[in-house]
Amino acid sequence: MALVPYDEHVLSGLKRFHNSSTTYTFSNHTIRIKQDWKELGVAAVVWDAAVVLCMYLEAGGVNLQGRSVIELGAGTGLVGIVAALLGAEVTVTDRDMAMEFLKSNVHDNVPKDLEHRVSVKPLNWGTGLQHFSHFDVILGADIIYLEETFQELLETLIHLSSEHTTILLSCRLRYQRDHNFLDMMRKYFTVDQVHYDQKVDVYIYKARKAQRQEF
Ligand SMILES: C[S@@+](CC[C@H](N)C(=O)[O-])C[C@H]1O[C@@H](n2cnc3c(N)ncnc32)[C@H](O)[C@@H]1O
Repeated sequence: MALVPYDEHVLSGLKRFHNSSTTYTFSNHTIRIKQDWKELGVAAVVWDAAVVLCMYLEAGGVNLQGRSVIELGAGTGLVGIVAALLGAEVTVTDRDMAMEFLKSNVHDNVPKDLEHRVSVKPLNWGTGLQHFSHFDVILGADIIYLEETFQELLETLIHLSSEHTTILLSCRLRYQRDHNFLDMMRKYFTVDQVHYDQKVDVYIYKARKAQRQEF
């Protein structure tokens, strides 16, 4: 599977993130995220979509207090960390290869007294889904980008959601295939744009499982 599906101009901008760190303030906490482009590629960089989703969550875009939340394709884990700071019980997930880096960022940034709210687990889309049940909220930042994963990602969203689940996907729509994924989702979910950050060209879509649908 292609690890890096972006154009060269996107990639050249990312190479500066080798062995660096970046700092954010959310929910009155300073969050320092390690980035390492060379080691892990796209999973070890904070993408604009993650920052925009964190701002949306902090602004109260969805109630997270006491809710069960899963983050898919978490990368550095910024979104999951912020969700925990905002009161959620969070399962932060990504591919096996991203686990060590993800765990390290989560461990460095979740205060000790909130550690019980966060677990980090491998979840390769479409695989081992029987180990996961429904969540109140599903979060994903910049996870719509690999066409060969679209079917598995859709299957994962269907498996993890009930009719009461809120899905928030933040993304930059770079290619027609990204729009195609949203159309694939519309067969099973109602999908609405709830936010657009013009400065960084990132959309947030909210999805809910359509009622009376056979899966
Ligand atoms: C562009 S990065 C976004 C990372 C992070 N959400 C952010 O916005 O900063 C895409 C993420 O999706 C993950 N990913 C790609 N294919 C995956 C798959 N089949 N199963 C699980 N995660 C996957 C990558 O490992 C990576 O962390």
